Amino acid sequence: MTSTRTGIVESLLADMAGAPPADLSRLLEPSSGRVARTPSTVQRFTSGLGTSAVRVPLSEPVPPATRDLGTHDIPRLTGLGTSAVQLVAPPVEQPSEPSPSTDDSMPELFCPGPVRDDPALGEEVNERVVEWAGEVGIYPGELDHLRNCDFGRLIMLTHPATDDPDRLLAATKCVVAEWAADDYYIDEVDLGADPAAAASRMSTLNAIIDPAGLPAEYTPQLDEYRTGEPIATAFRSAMRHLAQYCSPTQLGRFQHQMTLMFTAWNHAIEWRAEGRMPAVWEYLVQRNMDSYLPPMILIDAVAGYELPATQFYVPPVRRAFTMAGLANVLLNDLHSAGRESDNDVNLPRVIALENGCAMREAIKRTVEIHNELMHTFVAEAALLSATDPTLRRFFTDVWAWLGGSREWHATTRRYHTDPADTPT
Ligand SMILES: CC(C)=CCC/C(C)=C(\C)COP(=O)(O)OP(=O)(O)O
Repeated sequence: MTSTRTGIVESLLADMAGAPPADLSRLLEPSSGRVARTPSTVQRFTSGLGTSAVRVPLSEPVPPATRDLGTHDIPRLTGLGTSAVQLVAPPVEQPSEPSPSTDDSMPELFCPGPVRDDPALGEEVNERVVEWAGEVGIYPGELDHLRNCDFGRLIMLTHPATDDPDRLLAATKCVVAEWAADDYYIDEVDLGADPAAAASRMSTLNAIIDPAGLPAEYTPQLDEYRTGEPIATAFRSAMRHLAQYCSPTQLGRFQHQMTLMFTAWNHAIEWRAEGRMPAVWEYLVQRNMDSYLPPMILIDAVAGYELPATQFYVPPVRRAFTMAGLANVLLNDLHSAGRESDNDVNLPRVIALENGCAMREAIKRTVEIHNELMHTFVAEAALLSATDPTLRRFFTDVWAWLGGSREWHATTRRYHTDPADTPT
């Protein structure tokens, strides 16, 4: 790691000058129930710096030259005019943009800032989650470090739809349990992470997150594991709290997403075991499942409503949501590129190896990839939002989550060890 690299990454996240608005609903048409025929609000929004990649999808016939994602129909969406809706990817070619290879400037991050920043609320949730961590026994001897990570602030920033500290706490407990699994099973050898034990640890933990019903003779052993392994105890406790605010379907989604994340963690462990770096596309496939979706999947539950499964699982909705989760975890990768060693696997590092380029160039390409995903998310979310008010609310809340996460990444002491390094 070099201080130059850290400086590039920190200013990328902190520089909000060209950031798009934090409130997605400001960018969308008034809820007419129809997809805009003219590229009005989204186009205004997309006229800022670095936004020329966005093409506003129309409900009119798709020109043959336009790259087509398969023109997904949106079955089961019941909003007005949905039968005409097709999703069209932004064209790949950007004739008006300088080619990436000839322009040395660093693009700005296409990501909003937070909708709400209430430090007192964040601190209250953070203090309560640190107390809870002590009770369930995670981060033993590391509670000050946990406090400094400020996960309560992350959840306060990412869920502006509620200021109920208990709802925020339920989501914070989940994210802290996830990070504990990541730190203690995967990343931190000093804390006991062991590649040889990781797969069995994750699948056993999964039996707590999505409770396994074992034959009677073996149930006590599973119970013993649940009460004796602090991370398992933490998940059990967190999910009981979460269940107060979730429908069974919302809880089921969370369980599914956790299993996907564990699958992806096994994928990454294989790279370490084999000492190989993946190709860029393989890395992105893995990160697609190891994305920010486990915390993001609670967005509607924390806010107090439910995007019904008949909408949540419609492929274009899942696609847009998943793309947002992938884009946002690349912010985490940018931090990793700034602070982790050159042996760690993150997108800039994978790009640098595959393209044979310097780290600065690889960071730039990572920003471009992040921005492309975000532009596509906005274009597709705009279209989908026009079909249904609940989808519109959901995507507005997703956009707010992305902005809150950016702010947390730019300021948390998890990634800025000395407060003096934290950008103000
Ligand atoms: C742990 C968690 C909240 C999962 C969702 C997103 C995710 C997989 C991470 C943020 C973990 O990525 P990484 O291991 O690179 O995170 P750290 O840099 O160690 O915080």
